Amino acid sequence: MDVDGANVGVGTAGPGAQERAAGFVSITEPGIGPPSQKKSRTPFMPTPRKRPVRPIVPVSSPAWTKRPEDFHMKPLSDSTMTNVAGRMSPQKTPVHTPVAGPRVVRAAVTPDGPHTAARHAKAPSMRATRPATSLSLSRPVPPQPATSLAASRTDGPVPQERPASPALSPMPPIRPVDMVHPSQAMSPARTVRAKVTEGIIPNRHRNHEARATPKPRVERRAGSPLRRIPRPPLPDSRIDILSLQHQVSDSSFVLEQDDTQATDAVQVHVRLRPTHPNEECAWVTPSGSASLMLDPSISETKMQPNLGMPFYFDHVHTGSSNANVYATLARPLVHSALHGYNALIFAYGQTASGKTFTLSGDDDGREPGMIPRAVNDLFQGICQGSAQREYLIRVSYLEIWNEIVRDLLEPTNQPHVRDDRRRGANAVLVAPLHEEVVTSPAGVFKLLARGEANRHMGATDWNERSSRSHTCFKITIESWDREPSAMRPYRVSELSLIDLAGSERHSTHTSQRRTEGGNINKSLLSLGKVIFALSEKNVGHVPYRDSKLTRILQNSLSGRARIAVVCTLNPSPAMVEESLGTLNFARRIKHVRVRASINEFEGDMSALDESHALLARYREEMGTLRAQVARLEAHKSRESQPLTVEALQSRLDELGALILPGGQAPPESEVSHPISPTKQRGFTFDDPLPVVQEKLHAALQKIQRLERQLAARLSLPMSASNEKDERIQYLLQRIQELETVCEAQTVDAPQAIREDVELEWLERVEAAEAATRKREAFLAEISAECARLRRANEALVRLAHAQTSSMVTQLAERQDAPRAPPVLSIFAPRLRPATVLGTQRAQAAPDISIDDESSGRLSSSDIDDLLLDAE
Ligand SMILES: Nc1ncnc2c1ncn2[C@@H]1O[C@H](COP(=O)(O)OP(=O)(O)OP(=O)(O)O)[C@@H](O)[C@H]1O
Repeated sequence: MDVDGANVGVGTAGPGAQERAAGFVSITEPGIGPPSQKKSRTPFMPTPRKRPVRPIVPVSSPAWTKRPEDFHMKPLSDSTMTNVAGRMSPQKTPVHTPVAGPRVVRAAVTPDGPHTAARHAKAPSMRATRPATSLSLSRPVPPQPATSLAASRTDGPVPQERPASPALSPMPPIRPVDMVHPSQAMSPARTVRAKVTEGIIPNRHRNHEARATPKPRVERRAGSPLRRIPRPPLPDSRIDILSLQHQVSDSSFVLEQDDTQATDAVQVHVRLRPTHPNEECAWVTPSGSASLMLDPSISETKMQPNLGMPFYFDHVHTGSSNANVYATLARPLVHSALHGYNALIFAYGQTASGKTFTLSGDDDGREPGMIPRAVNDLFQGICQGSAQREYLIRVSYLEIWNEIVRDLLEPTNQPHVRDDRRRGANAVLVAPLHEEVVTSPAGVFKLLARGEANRHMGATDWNERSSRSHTCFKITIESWDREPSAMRPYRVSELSLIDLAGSERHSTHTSQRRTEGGNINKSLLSLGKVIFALSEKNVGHVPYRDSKLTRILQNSLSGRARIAVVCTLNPSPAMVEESLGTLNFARRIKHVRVRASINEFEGDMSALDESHALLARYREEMGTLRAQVARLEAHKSRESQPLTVEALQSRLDELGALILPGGQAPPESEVSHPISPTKQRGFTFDDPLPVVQEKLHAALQKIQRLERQLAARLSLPMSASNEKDERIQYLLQRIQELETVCEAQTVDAPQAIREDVELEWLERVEAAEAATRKREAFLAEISAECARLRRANEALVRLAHAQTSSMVTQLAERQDAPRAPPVLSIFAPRLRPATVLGTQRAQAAPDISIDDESSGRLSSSDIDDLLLDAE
């Protein structure tokens, strides 16, 4: 599109009329080389228009540049976009009269951004599109052209690095927030003028309208004359739980029965961030995947000895796949954690070198990092583990920002680091810290997302989303035998995953960023000192107390945890100094000695503080609750009981749900597909090639052995084989026949069978009822007789007592006392000696009993008489 008299043409390769109509964005081709840095900073002052032009539609995409040497498009960062928008000063921009017809965006951009367009415009031969700064003049219309731009961005050439920043400038996602909206960019006066011109409001109302139109919010940056268009905040968290779950659910974790393979030596891997198109790489990997060295062309220019020598580590990664890094570095530590060892995994490196990418993954969840993979494997491990064990998993998430420890799951907490003498000499404790019990990977991802939303991130010169704090995501695993016994071993282990903030050389950003950068550098320096002290042959004083970071790492670095470190490098030649610093750190930490052991306690839980034996405490509480429920149910008459039982039962269920039984498949919702047989046999495609080859070799050997065994087996003679087949045939036929008979019986005769059975059972029931009745009558008779006898017995005892006492009285009064009356003499042999005092001379009465008149025992009628007498 020509802009008459505007003198802002900046390129010669603008799109033709057809492209314009289709709404393509023109990428300008500078006719001269890139302007100097100084000149490029000159604010762009568009020349006033001379005659109306068509309105211009805003673009909902980042700005694009095109280098003379490669003609690639490159997205600018959000901050650049903001600057671009900020340069659209209303005072300097003419108003365009709207004209009907297709609205086309013309984003004219030069290698240094749109503001250099003015400089290029001075070349009279170059006339092309209006620079992007004029976008603010357009009326808001649906941004159709942006669609084609977005499409061209994904299909087109890979974006390149921003020349202004030596670090990687990641491609900002296409978001509607990048759209330059006129109402945001124009002053009220200009907005009103535009409306008057367009006939939306009459001229006489313009003053009133101007007062009513709100002013755009303008944010001024220190030292910058540019205005900034406010943009909606970034989404709370960059974790998309669903896609993350989907990506990591295809885990190929196979739990080893023991942990003998794992080593105590610190595992150090180096990861070189892949270069972008047209970005140079300062490093080469000369032999295999365990070493890297500075490119000879670069090392020669440096005046330092030994710079051309290779660095050797446990592994050097160069690609973008997190799966490989995870499988070789972190997975063994997840194993260790499941077997009761403390484990520490952390990423160290300068800013924008890929630490967060390695630990958390990329923004769109296509490359999940170590944390989500470890979480998934942990739960897989529990499912594959022994059915004898039960587990309790809890997580915490904290950050150290400006030397302040913050609880990311409960930001109102104010945690402090303090010594924990109960757990040993170098043990530290962070409290109060929110810990949450989790039962599934999805639960952990939700907590991660919650923590991410509270985390300090910010844009710096080097990284769009730079971690401004060190974060520590800790998973605590408690387990013991499910069967209660006095000496069941109790294991508590911690898996800590730490994303350190990156070291920064300098920052041109706000004072807050500078303070953050200073604190980050300081704490990384103390970490370096601690590692240096620990790597010395004779470990002396270790300055753990120099920073919060080293204090928090004290537990693990003092030798009680298995450690794996991934040191990330920025491949840029401009960052060689920082990369060398990182490699020196990597070399140093390799010499740190670790003596990790399984954290196991037997029987006596007092060695563990309360926060460390949650599983035991929960089980204890469940035992108490069960006893209470049983007691309440035994006393059903209480009125409040149903409610109480319900409350206790719900607490019981709640606690029970938190404890994970080992060796059980995860709930349906958690599994997207069953584990493939290859995975079950230990073949994982995440494994590095040598490991897969080794496993394959072992499997081939096993196959050969089995084949040999098969060949050596005695084969049956032909006749025997025939006989066997015939026998099988016969049996199959028989089975079939029997099945047919059974089917016929169940189908044809159900009614008859039912009647017979009913009749038979009716008779049996009647007989049983009659017997019961008879027994009940007999029982009633017996109990009536018993009652009668009891009464008679009581009467007799009373009578005997009365007679005895009268006899004793008479004896005391007279020597010739009369003999005992007949009743007493009858019962005398049955009375206790005290009762028959003075009756020794009486004739011994014969043994009497009920219904035995011949034997002289007391008959039924005697008893009745006796009872009458007594009454
Ligand atoms: N191996 C890799 N493959 C592809 N892209 C990568 C890789 N490593 C890093 N990146 C990209 O580089 C950019 C910076 O990475 P990241 O944010 O992880 O750096 P960082 O070291 O955590 O930085 P900071 O310390 O500032 O937080 C991101 O956009 C990320 O997607």
